[in-house]
Amino acid sequence: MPGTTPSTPLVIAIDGPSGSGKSSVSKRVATRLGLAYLDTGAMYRAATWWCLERGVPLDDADAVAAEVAALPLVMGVDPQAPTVHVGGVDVAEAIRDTRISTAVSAVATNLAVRAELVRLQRAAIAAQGLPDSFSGGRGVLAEGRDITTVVAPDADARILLTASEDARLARRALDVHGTADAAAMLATRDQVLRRDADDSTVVQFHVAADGVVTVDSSDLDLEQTVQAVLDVVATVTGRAA
Ligand SMILES: Nc1ncnc2c1ncn2[C@@H]1O[C@H](COP(=O)(O)OP(=O)(O)OP(=O)(O)O)[C@@H](O)[C@H]1O
Ligand SMILES: Nc1ccn([C@H]2C[C@H](O)[C@@H](COP(=O)(O)O)O2)c(=O)n1
Repeated sequence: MPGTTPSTPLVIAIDGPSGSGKSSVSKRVATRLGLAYLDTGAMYRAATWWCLERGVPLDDADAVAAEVAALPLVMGVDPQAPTVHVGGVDVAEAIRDTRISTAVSAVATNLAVRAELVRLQRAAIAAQGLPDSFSGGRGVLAEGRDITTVVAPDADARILLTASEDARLARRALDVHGTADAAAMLATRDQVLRRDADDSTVVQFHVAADGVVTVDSSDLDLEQTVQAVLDVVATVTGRAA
């Protein structure tokens, strides 16, 4: 944690495709800077879990939007122990299940759902500027697909974290199957490439928007990527870990 509390809260926005390393890198960067951590992908996953739990067909856009408008979601923003509760149920593990990964794009491409979750995300980001927040007013790092462009286009640092298709497939295959051989990478294509293709129909996260700095992690290990992101933050904000 940094020794002193800066006078103005810092907002860092990180976007990128599936498997680029957003969550792993963001948690470490937020920890090093003493910031809260908002995993917006987890919010779309939690909304999907809730709709499935309530028996709402995901292709019924109006019914899904109505459920999400009343989503009883509580996000814990400690980067070292982030939590996700829906209706008092701890869903942190359940939302990582392949069942949710397969279904989540149907919810994330619902424009009424996006409007509601963007509203919640902006409120969560604003709250971390308050002295009695998790971060003690130091600020927040939010990661997802549209943070640099839609949710927080005025963030102090905006970063697009990318990696080659092969690197992303291999990383996810290792996570899910414990190996990155050809069969495992093939089995992972739906969770990574099909999902990105579906999500890309409503939000752009493959090319950096104006003012957004690209960090390509294809040839970097996790710690090198964390350092590269911290370097960008220090360069554009003057705040160092
Ligand atoms: N630079 C890196 N080098 C090697 N492995 C990495 C690197 N960055 C992340 N990883 C690993 O890749 C896997 C996927 O990373 P992570 O879940 O953070 O990606 P993500 O962008 O948040 O994906 P998604 O959007 O699908 O949730 C993790 O196991 C992580 O440890
Ligand atoms: N800001 C965001 C964050 C996430 N999504 C969508 C895209 C993904 O399919 C899904 C889950 O995200 P993940 O946990 O894999 O990062 O949510 C989005 O559309 N906008």
